[in-house]
Amino acid sequence: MTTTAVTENGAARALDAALTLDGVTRTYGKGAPALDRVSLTVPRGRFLAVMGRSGSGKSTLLRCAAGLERPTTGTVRIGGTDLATLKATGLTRLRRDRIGFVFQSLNLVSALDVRENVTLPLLLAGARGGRALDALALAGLAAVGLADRAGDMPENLSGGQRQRVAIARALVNEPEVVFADEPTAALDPVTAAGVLALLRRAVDERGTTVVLVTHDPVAAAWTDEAVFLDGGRLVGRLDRPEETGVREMLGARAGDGHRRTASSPAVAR
Ligand SMILES: Nc1ncnc2c1ncn2[C@@H]1O[C@H](COP(=O)(O)OP(=O)(O)OP(=O)(O)O)[C@@H](O)[C@H]1O
Repeated sequence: MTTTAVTENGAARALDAALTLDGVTRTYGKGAPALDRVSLTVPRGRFLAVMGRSGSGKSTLLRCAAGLERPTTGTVRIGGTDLATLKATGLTRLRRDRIGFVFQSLNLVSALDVRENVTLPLLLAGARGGRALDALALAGLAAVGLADRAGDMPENLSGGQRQRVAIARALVNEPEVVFADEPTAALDPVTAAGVLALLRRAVDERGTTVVLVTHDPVAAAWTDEAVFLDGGRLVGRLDRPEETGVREMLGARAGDGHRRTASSPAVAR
C-alpha cells in the first residue's frame, strides 16, 4: 500500500509523525511474510487500533514498530528517528526513554511493590530514587485511581488493577508512543472500559500516541483510527471506528481474502 511518506509532502509529514512504517516486511524462515510491505504513518496524539484475524501479523507489526524486532526490509521511524540507524544500545535507550509498553505478557515485576514497578523505567534510565521519584509514581498511580495501592505487591491486585499499574508505568517517562498488545483481553467489559479510558485520556490530555493491538471491536471504538491486517498486509482502515463498522470490516476481511473494500485505500496520512 502506497503512503504519502514516499512523496515530498509525505516525507515532511513523516518527520513530524510519531511513528512511520515504510514498506516494512518481516519474514520468518522460508515461510510467507508475517508482515508484507506495510506502510503506515501515525500522527502525534493519535489513538490507533491494529486489527485483524489471529495470525494476520498484528503483534509482528507492533514488535517491529516498537523496535523489539528488526524488519527484514523497510524502514521504521519513531519521531523521525530511523530505527535501522541505531545499534543495540541506542535501540534499548530509545525504547526505554521514548516508548511505553503495556503488554499482556510483559507483566509487573512480582518482587517489587506497585510504586517501585511504576518508577522502574525511570530508575533504569538512571534516575535517582527518592522523594521526587516517589511523588511522580504516586501522581501516576493517582491518575489511574490506585494511589492507595502504592505499597501493595502485584500479586495482591486484580487483573484490571495490574493493567492500570502497567499503564501508569508505561506513561511515567512521558513516552512519545505507547504500544499496547491486547491489554484488555483478560478483563471483563467494565474493567476493560476503565483501562481503555485511561489510554484515551493519555491521548487527549497528554498528546501521547497510542498503538493498540486488539481483536475487540468494542476496544477499537475507543480509538481515532483502526487499520486492518490480513495475511500480513494492510487491507483497510476506518476513521473514528464504531463497533458495527469494525465488525463489518472484520467480517468482510474474513470472507474476501485480499480483495479490497471501498473504504480501504491509502492508510497513511
Ligand atoms: N517468532 C516467530 N517465528 C516464526 N513465525 C512467527 C513468529 N512470530 C510470528 N510468526 C508467524 O507470523 C504470522 C503473524 O503472527 P502474529 O503473531 O504477528 O499474528 P497476530 O495477528 O498478532 O496473531 P494473534 O492475534 O493470534 O496474536 C503467523 O503466521 C505466525 O505464525
